[in-house]
Amino acid sequence: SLSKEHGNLKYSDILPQNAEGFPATKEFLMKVVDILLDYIKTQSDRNSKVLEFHHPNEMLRLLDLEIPDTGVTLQQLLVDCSTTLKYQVKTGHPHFFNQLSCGLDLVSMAGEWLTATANTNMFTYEIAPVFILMEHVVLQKMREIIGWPNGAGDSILAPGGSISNLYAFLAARHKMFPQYKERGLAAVGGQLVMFTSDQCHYSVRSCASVGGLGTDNCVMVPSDERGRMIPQRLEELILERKAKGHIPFFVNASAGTTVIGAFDPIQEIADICQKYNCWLHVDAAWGGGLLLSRKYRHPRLTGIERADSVTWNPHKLMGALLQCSTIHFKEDGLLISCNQMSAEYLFMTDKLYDVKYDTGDKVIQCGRHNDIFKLWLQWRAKGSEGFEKHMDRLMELTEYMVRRIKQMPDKYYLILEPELVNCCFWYLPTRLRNVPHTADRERALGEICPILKNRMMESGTLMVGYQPDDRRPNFFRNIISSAAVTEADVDFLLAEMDRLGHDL
Ligand SMILES: O=C(O)c1cc(=O)cc(C(=O)O)o1
Repeated sequence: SLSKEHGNLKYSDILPQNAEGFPATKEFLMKVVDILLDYIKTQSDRNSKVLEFHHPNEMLRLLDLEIPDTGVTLQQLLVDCSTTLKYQVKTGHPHFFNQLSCGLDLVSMAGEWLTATANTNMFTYEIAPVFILMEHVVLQKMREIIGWPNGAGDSILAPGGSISNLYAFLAARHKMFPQYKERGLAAVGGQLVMFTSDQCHYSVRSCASVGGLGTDNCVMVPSDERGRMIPQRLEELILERKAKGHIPFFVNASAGTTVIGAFDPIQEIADICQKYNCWLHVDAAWGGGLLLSRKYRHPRLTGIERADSVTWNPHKLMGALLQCSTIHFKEDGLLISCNQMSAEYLFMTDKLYDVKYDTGDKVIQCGRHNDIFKLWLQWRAKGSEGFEKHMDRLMELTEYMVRRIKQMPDKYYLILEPELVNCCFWYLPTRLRNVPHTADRERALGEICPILKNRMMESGTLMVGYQPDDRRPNFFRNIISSAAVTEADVDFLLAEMDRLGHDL
């Protein structure tokens, strides 16, 4: 806690209100850092809990979230910080496998601390010169890695993969119908239709509703038993829509689907897009990290350089802190011509520097958070080699988990061989072992998922996600995307699920 002389101070006693307040400011901030360091230390301790679960009403009672008329003391603020983290789910804990984004990269976090302190907007070079240039360098590097010569093209960071996918949709429509910007639907003169696999991220479908096509005109292309889009079905469906006078203009290929981690066959899909003059977008929000691995990039991402646009989220496999999503375009100039509104109070063209570095007019957002420094600093720390090692390690740990599951066929049923770090399986409680794997058993196994998940959260020792998909009842989907995870943690996961669930 704060020293006696500072404990009862209030926010008005520290900078910036009190110009003499640096000593108190420093002590307060250092105490906050101590709280953060304690949290980091605890969550890296495997004997600590991943979470202390409480239902919302109970949680409200445990917390004091009341908004006061009179501000509280600095000491109370420190208590508030500690209480907040006490009940937060430790997403950096080695036994947190629940989302695509797991883990806490500490260099990226340091970057986020600096980002917060710099507290700037990313719409102009004028107020974010260093960060804008970092975006320039990092995004060009990512376009080179995608496979566009010398990193040609253009990119921007967006607030998540869903918005990145939407920017691709908007640019694709603008490319085909530049008049749409001014004249709207009248400029199209027909029903636009887009195509994606039935395994795609739901944000692709939402492009159809947000973008005015209507989800009826977002055709869900069937996928095979591995969850990959079937190219022949794509072509059939394009022809079917053309026969109705519709205008196919956009195809999304998923590179790493959310649930099972499947990769659509980009090459064949690109051939079809070429044949029917459709924009090819690759949603590699999840699988894009494998572009950094010589061992795993091919065949999963072969042909990605043929895409017109690529979504790639460093906050997923690369472990940059949330959020960090990038959208890349092969053709430079499209983004700005699509979204530019030339607001003269921000994007003055008579500035004394090259205004091409002003990014605000490229997007529909205006204000844009600085999501680049935490990635740039992390990349400086790891080097591309370090990222490659990270990708290979995550894939190897997943392969290890598959091997261990296959060694326990009485306890675990592997649903399919992973192509990414999504390991999908059913846990078999004692009563459901050694019985034929029928639809009835699948239903029974699906029913225990929420109960077993609840036991995990009540015990606080583990978090593994579950969900149904379009062809199965609930099943567990384990994600290894945290640099903290080791083989021992995989062994713990498999033993703990059995400890918690054997009698279900
Ligand atoms: O960025 C993430 O962690 C993320 C994004 C999703 O859309 C879905 C999921 C998920 O299903 O875990 O995670």
